[in-house]
Amino acid sequence: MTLRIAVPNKGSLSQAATDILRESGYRQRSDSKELALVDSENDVEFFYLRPRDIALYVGEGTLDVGITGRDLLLDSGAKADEVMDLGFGRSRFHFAGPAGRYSSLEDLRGLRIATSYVGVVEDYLFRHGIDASVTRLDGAVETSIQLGVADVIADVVETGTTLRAAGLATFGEVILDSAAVLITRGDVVHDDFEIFRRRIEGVLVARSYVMMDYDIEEADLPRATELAPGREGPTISPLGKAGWVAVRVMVPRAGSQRLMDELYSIGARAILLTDIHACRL
Ligand SMILES: Nc1ncnc2c1ncn2[C@@H]1O[C@H](COP(=O)(O)OP(=O)(O)OP(=O)(O)O)[C@@H](O)[C@H]1O
Ligand SMILES: O=P(O)(O)OC[C@H]1O[C@H](OP(=O)(O)OP(=O)(O)O)[C@H](O)[C@@H]1O
Ligand SMILES: [Mg+2]
Repeated sequence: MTLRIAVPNKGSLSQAATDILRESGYRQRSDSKELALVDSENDVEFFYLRPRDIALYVGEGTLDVGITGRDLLLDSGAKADEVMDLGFGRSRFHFAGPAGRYSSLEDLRGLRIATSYVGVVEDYLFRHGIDASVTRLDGAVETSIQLGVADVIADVVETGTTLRAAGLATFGEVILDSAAVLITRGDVVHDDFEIFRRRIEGVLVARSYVMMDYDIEEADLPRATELAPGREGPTISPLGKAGWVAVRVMVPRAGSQRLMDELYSIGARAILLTDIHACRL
């Protein structure tokens, strides 16, 4: 059986999801009107669906794997499980109200809350023993306060620009930290899922690591290895200069410039950084 994968067809997650699949070596649609695509070389079929519906398809077992938002997965209540954080589509889910009016969770008692994520909000209120009424809106929830439909909202906040423009501010703790995630149905996993998972993981690691090469005097190698230990250990090769070695090591992309400074200061020279496009660890 072909591995069947659900991909967001529109919205914030769509482009980044298609990008990571393409980088992982899968065929992707070239026209946003295409609703499904068979990649016969990899024995995979992609279905382009609303991100909100994806957890349902996977939870029902109709599709084997999905890319959706953690918040949408939780909101759906579907029987699907998060198996990998994909590192994009990061957002926080918050209560918000007119700036300065509300300050704590306790203030929510008896209020009218508008949201597109009724499942997440009702679950949160229940767990905190708060009685409030929740109204479902499809989008542009920020405007519901001004229009008198709600007292507060609960919504996705990324940069905070939309809230500020509506004169609103968050209050209380973050309800949840969301990101795009890979989901499957925990109890029934397709035989080919592991191959797919490793490909995606390879791209994520390649994005967050870089390859560093440098030359160093053998005597200084222990200090350098302490600074950059690598995943398994650095590759050390002889160099055409007596007492020196060439070193190759994978390092986290974040902080790699500072690491170059540190290696230079202990005597490393010809330090090079290169991108990794994909890997299997
Ligand atoms: N700035 C953002 N606005 C909305 N959702 C975001 C944002 N950044 C990340 N996300 C995530 O995207 C998912 C929502 O995607 P969805 O396509 O349903 O809505 P959307 O991006 O708001 O698109 P649209 O409103 O155009 O349909 C959620 O998982 C959400 O956390
Ligand atoms: O913190 P920000 O960077 O401003 O992003 C968050 C806003 O973006 C989304 O709205 P979207 O543009 O998807 O419109 P919608 O409300 O109609 O879904 C979300 O619902 C917030 O309103
Ligand atoms: Mg939206």
